[in-house]
Amino acid sequence: MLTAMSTREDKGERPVPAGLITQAPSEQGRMWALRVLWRFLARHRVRFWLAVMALLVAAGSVLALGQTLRLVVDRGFLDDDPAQLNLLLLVTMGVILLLAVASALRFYLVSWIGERVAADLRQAVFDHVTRQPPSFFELNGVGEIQSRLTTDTSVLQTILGASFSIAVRNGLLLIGALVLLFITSPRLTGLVLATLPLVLGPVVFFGRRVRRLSRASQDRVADVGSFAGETLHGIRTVQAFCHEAVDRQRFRRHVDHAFDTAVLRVRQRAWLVGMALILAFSAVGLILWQGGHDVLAGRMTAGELAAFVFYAVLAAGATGAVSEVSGELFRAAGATERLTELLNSRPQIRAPARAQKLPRPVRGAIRLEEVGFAYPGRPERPVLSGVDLHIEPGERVALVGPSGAGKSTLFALLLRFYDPDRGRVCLDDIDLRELDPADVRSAIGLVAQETTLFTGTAWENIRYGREDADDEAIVKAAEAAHCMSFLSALPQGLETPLGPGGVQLSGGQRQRIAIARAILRDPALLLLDEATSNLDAESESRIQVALEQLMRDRTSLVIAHRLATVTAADRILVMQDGRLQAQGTHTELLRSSPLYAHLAALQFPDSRG
Ligand SMILES: Nc1ncnc2c1ncn2[C@@H]1O[C@H](COP(=O)(O)OP(=O)(O)OP(=O)(O)O)[C@@H](O)[C@H]1O
Repeated sequence: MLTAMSTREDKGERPVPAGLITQAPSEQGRMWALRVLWRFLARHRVRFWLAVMALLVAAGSVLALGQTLRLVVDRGFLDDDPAQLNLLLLVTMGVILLLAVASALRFYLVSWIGERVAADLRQAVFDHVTRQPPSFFELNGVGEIQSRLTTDTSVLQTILGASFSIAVRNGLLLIGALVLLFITSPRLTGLVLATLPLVLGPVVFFGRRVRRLSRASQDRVADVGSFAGETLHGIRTVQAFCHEAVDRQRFRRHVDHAFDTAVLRVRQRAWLVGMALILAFSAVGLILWQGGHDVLAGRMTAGELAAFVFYAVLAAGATGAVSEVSGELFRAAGATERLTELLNSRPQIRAPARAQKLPRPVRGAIRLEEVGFAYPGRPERPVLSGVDLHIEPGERVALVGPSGAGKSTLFALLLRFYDPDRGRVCLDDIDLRELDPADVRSAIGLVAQETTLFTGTAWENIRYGREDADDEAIVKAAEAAHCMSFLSALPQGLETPLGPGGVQLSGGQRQRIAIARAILRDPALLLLDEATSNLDAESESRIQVALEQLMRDRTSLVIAHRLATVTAADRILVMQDGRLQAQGTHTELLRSSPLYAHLAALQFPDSRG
């Protein structure tokens, strides 16, 4: 569940940024969790009810065994009737056969539902989180989200596929056994019922504790996963700084913390199981003692006592089993709660109810009016303030400024990864907030400084720019981005797998793939963050040619690190501390803006004059 800002503010605590999923269980969260779980179960209604039927038949046949036992004792043994005995034993065998078939069917159906619901949940959570804006991942941590997606769904998978069925089966047996106990001997049953609160009390008490600790335990396991993920992801940095020992130590602390929390949970569960068993079997002992006296006094038959003991043991066993798995069920509740928190988080950036459509073809006119923005993670620190900007369709604009000036942030706002806190960002005179983010992004081509490639072939990675592109268009884009020189040298050309994250390519090659993607996309607006370090002189000049081609006939906004880009731009914007300091051409700015002259001298040493 998302925590509303106001509730925390009322208590005078630091406000929780919108988009942050909670780390603590709540009553409301539990209700949501159950509702969501039911929604997923209801999708497989037919199998669910079949499983319930199989469960009923299986439980019914176990209960029927008690009756056949009574008849075997009273009619077969005590009446001394071999024919009856044969018949009754045959009936018993029939009941056992029914029990076996129904149990097998129940096992299959329940396990199927467990696996399916876990798979559906995984898919739903993944679908949902991919709709979240970047701020969601910054606030919650990718590791945490990943852990919920994998670990918590696995917990649910095992529990729904096993423990849940154990609980329901034994619950049914318990009810059935109690009813039959009552029919067999109301007096003795009164005694059983009197002892029941004694058994259920501790179960509820320890169950609550187990649930709370289960949730804490899962959170700690998520921390372990998150830390490991981050360390392994940055393994080169870790090893280059000889940081392994420190990280191992930190990992151990996370693991130990998770272990300690798990032990607390296990301890409570041990109490839960022990108490339930002692209490349940003491009750059976009490009944045997009382029942034995009843048979001796002629108040009940031996068959009835046999059946009664059978049901009493069944009831005690069922109570034990329910209490044993109830801890597991509470774990499932914890896991579902963590998953529903993800599923219920509303994306901060989404299409309005009645989104406008960008008129096609998109012209690529950009307008920023008095834009102010701070990142959700650091709301107190403005990153852009009072930015006013008009860019004409087809204009080529270079963006320069010291590190941290807000250049990439401007790109993030244009891509509508975030909404501005003040002012408006418009594309073709429509406020981005009135558009579907997907509509906006489909008109934009992004070439980021750090290229992200995905596991797959060069072919697949270029197609990423436009999934419906045909083969010819892909080859053309690869040629235009000067990728063919290195791609054709690979063993299988474009079909060569590039390794996870495209590790088998150099930084410059990766960037050319990114340019090919953007060429293939053929966007109305190009956002280009020039790489500074990835290129040697030759690839730089090749890329320059590729970029020239890419920027033709479209609005382009380039975070410039190269003199060639700056001089070729129609206009240069100089940014500092989140403000637009100056704008003009290279020569104009060298004269008018001391900041630009300073930057130019540092970044483009050959630019003087
Ligand atoms: N996700 C974030 N959360 C909080 N603050 C951020 C985030 N991303 C960037 N910032 C802050 O916003 C400011 C502007 O960052 P931005 O990346 O836009 O700068 P930049 O001009 O592109 O710098 P560079 O040239 O070094 O890439 C920086 O001070 C940075 O610390």
